[in-house]
Amino acid sequence: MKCSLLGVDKAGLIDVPEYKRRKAMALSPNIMRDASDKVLTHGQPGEEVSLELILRVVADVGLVGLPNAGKSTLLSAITLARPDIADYPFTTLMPNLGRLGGDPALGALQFSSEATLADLPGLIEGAHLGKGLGRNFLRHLRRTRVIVHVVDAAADDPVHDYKIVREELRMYNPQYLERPYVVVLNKIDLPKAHDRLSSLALEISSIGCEEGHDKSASKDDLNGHQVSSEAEVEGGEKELGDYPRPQAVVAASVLRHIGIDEMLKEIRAALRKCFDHKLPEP
Ligand SMILES: Nc1nc2c(ncn2[C@@H]2O[C@H](COP(=O)(O)OP(=O)(O)OP(=O)(O)O)[C@@H](O)[C@H]2O)c(=O)[nH]1
Ligand SMILES: [Mg+2]
Repeated sequence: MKCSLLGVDKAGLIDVPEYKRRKAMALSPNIMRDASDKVLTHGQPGEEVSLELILRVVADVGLVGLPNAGKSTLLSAITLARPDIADYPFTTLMPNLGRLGGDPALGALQFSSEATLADLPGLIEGAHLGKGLGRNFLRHLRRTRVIVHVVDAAADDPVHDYKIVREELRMYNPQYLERPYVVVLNKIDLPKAHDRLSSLALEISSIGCEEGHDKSASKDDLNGHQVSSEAEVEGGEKELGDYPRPQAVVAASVLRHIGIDEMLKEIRAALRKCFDHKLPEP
């Protein structure tokens, strides 16, 4: 049997010997069939595109708070994550993720109560306008179900600090304030925090309205899947007091491992509450 090698010409068309080319049959402008029944296709010019990919972490729980409140310490206290921790603001520059083990009290079902936590960089007043590390990482809260506010209870004015963070969330995306949340009053090992704990807890737990009073939050909003990007730039008309109160306010020292069990109990309760809502299709 006679056999010849076929090359590829510059146009990308397989180089069919002249005697065969005459018999080549055009099936369409780009496709032809040669005498030996091979289908030849004209190459097309390639395309070039520039893509900007935006990372958005997917976590069940988002940890928020002012710089130095102890968010990363909290993550390292309850998960195997080992984020950088230091006594200066903006130690965390990118979100850290950690996996919270399931509730051992559930026995064989404990794995169904596992959750992923995201420790976000510290927020400061004006973050939604780009101050501090800006608003970029606030998008990571989009897919969270529960928000945990970490407040330094030994700071000069913890209630003011707490309101600043709530306000920043509201200005970025008011839907974030509709989600169940737990406030952790951290650093209670310090005398300054310990002495004012009850009044602080009382004051923070009374900021907000009874759940169910708000008509604008849909179930989809709670799960964070249907929030429009427009919502992220609208501040909304409501004030902090018009959004739901915290699910719980717990005192802890995440550094000294004080109050961890109670804190976990409340975070898990808030997560369970979300799972009661039907998830939208992905
Ligand atoms: N006394 C005391 N110090 C704590 C506690 N939790 C955290 N700290 C300290 O507070 C400082 C800040 O802790 P981080 O966990 O880095 O705080 P952060 O909120 O992640 O800070 P940013 O990443 O800057 O937003 C560190 O020096 C911690 O050791 C606590 O329960 N008690
Ligand atoms: Mg940190």
